[in-house]
Amino acid sequence: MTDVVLDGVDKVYPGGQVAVRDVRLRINDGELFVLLGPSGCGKSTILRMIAGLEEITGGDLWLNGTVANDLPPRDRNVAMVFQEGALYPHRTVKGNMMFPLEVSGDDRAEASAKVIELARALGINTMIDRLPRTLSGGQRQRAAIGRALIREPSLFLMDEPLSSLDAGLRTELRVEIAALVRSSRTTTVYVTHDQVEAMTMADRMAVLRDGVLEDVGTPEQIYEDPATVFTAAFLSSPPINLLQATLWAVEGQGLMFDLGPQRLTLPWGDKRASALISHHGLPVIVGIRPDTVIPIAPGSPAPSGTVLSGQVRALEFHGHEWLAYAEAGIPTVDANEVGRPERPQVPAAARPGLRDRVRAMFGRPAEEEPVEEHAGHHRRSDLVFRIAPGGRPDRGDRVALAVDMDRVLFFGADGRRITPVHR
Ligand SMILES: Nc1ncnc2c1ncn2[C@@H]1O[C@H](COP(=O)(O)OP(=O)(O)OP(=O)(O)O)[C@@H](O)[C@H]1O
Repeated sequence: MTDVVLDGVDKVYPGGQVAVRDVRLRINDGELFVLLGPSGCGKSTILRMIAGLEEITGGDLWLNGTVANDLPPRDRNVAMVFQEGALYPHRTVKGNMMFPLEVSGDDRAEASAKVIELARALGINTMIDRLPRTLSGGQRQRAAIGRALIREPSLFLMDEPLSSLDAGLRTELRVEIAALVRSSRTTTVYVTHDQVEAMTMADRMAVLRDGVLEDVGTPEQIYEDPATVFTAAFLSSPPINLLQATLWAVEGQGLMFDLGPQRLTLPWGDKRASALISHHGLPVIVGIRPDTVIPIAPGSPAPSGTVLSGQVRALEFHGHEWLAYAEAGIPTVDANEVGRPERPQVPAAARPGLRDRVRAMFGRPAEEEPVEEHAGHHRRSDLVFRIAPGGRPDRGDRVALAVDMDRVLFFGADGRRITPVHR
């Protein structure tokens, strides 16, 4: 059992590639902690630094209250499982799982009993005499997990262990892995780019982008109360609507979000008003998840300032629900671009500078300028919403959409939440 603290950890690779910047994290004893982020955000680098496989170029790593930057990997009592859990091909499943115990000179009979017990927990007890090549991908991964866990490490590190498996197996195995590591009370750091895996498995999780921590919290905290636009968008499926607005405090009315051709209003009595007022006259981003907008029957009453309208452009069937895309004439924001330092590898001529992009992003489009071509990078301008059962509109229909203002998220132009984030 162990706790892990990253105190301002940086990683700059020898070629100058900055992979991790000033990461501050505490992973508690016995916790199943997930590092989530898109490809290249530095997840594996962090995991490898914790394992001692990668040098830490700045800051400190603490393991169980001791600085461990220079502790050799063998002295960290860490076990690691990779995407393709490498097994010894000429050893059976049992032979593979026995190996770490043989190396440490454990009693053979006791080791064998332990292997059989763990194999049972992993659902591979009927195949322990088989060679890895005769197993399916999922079975091989179970065996690799068994081999890693058999010597009861203090810290269990998993780098996308399910990513090579098909969707059904991934679902099955993630439930089992979560149950297994929880019952063993082994502190586990689990890397994935899959938001569903992260949300369903984690006790707590961190979202990373470009080597920087965007958010840390329980899955529920991060979903309901995201710290940044990037986090809100990364965890939203179907995608969150991110609308560009200018915020105006209007006497007698409240806080008015000017969305170009449309408006939303929050009354002064709303508990978020005192934080939002600091952005009077400034560009803001209004985040509306598809399940917080509900189509309303034409002519039905709705409180003013809480309704958007649009014309349905496309309908999508997702099995358990229908989604609709409506053209609403509202400029939208690409979460990947907001709050991101300029990426040097992209030729300057190919994209506008950060200031130009921010200005373009929040400048009101000229009347004749089509919104989707605005600012030089892709910008969808459709409002995405869920369709309530029974009331499906047709393509081309005009729809009025009631917005549940209590669940709308407000971000500044830098992508950070304006209202306080609770952790
Ligand atoms: N050995 C290396 N030398 C130089 N740069 C590296 C090295 N390993 C990784 N990087 C770079 O560091 C950054 C972070 O890589 P890392 O593998 O940690 O990301 P990741 O989030 O785990 O991505 P993925 O999900 O694709 O594995 C990337 O830009 C990557 O190209």
